[in-house]
Amino acid sequence: METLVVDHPLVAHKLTTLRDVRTDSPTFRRLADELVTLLAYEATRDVRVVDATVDTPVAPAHGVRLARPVPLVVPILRAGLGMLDGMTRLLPTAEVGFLGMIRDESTLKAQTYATRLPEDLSGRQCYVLDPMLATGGTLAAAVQFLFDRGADDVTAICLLAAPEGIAHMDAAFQGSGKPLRLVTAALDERLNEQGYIMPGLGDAGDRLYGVV
Ligand SMILES: O=P(O)(O)OC[C@H]1O[C@H](OP(=O)(O)OP(=O)(O)O)[C@H](O)[C@@H]1O
Ligand SMILES: O=c1cc[nH]c(=O)[nH]1
Ligand SMILES: [Mg+2]
Repeated sequence: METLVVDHPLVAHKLTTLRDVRTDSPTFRRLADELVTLLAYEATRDVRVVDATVDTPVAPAHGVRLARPVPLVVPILRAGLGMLDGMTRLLPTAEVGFLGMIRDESTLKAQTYATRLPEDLSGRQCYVLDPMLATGGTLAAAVQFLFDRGADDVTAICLLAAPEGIAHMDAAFQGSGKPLRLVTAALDERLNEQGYIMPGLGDAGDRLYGVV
C-alpha cells in the first residue's frame, strides 16, 4: 500500500491538540473536520478529471472537471462519520456509501453491522474514511468490500496509523494489482497490549461522540 504521511505544520499542530486528553468532544470534532480537509487535499491529488472549456467574460479557458462516475466516499461508522463533512466540503459532488463496523475489543476482530454501498463500483474511485488504522482488520475488511464490488482504485484517509495496520494491509492486498493508497497525518510507534495506537489519541469514536 502506497503510504503518504502528510508533513505540514498545520496538520501537526491540529493533530497535537486532537491527541491531548484535555480536548473536549466539540473541539475534537472541529479539529477532526479540519484535519480531514487538509488530508483530503493530498488524498485527491489523483482524482480523475476530464478536459473542459468554459467561457470567461474575456475568452475561452481550458480547464478540467471531475470525471464520471463521480468518486464514492465511504465513512466507516461510527468514528469515520466525524470525517465525512470535512471530505465532502472538498468533493461536494461525490456520492456517499456507508459501512458500519466495530472491533471486538477482546479478539480485536472487526465485525460488520451495516452495509449501504452501490452494488457495482466498476470504474469508481473510492475514498474510505476512518480516523484510526490500528491492527488493520477494519480497514482491510472495508477495502475488500469495495474491491469485491468492482472498485479499482481505493484511497484510505486515516488521522493516525500504526505500523502493524500498514503491515496487515500490505499482506492482505499485495497481490491485488489494484491501486491502494493511505493518506495519514501521522505514523505512530506501535500498538499496546489492548490494540490501541501508541501514543495515539484513545478511542476516536468515544472522543467524538461519547462512551456508549
Ligand atoms: O484497525 P483496527 O484494529 O480494526 O481498529 C480500528 C477501528 O477501531 C475503531 O472503531 P471501533 O471499533 O472503536 O468502532 P466505533 O467507530 O464505533 O467507535 C476505529 O474507528 C477503527 O474503525
Ligand atoms: O487506538 C485506537 C485503536 C482502535 N480504535 C481507536 O479508536 N483507537
Ligand atoms: Mg470506538
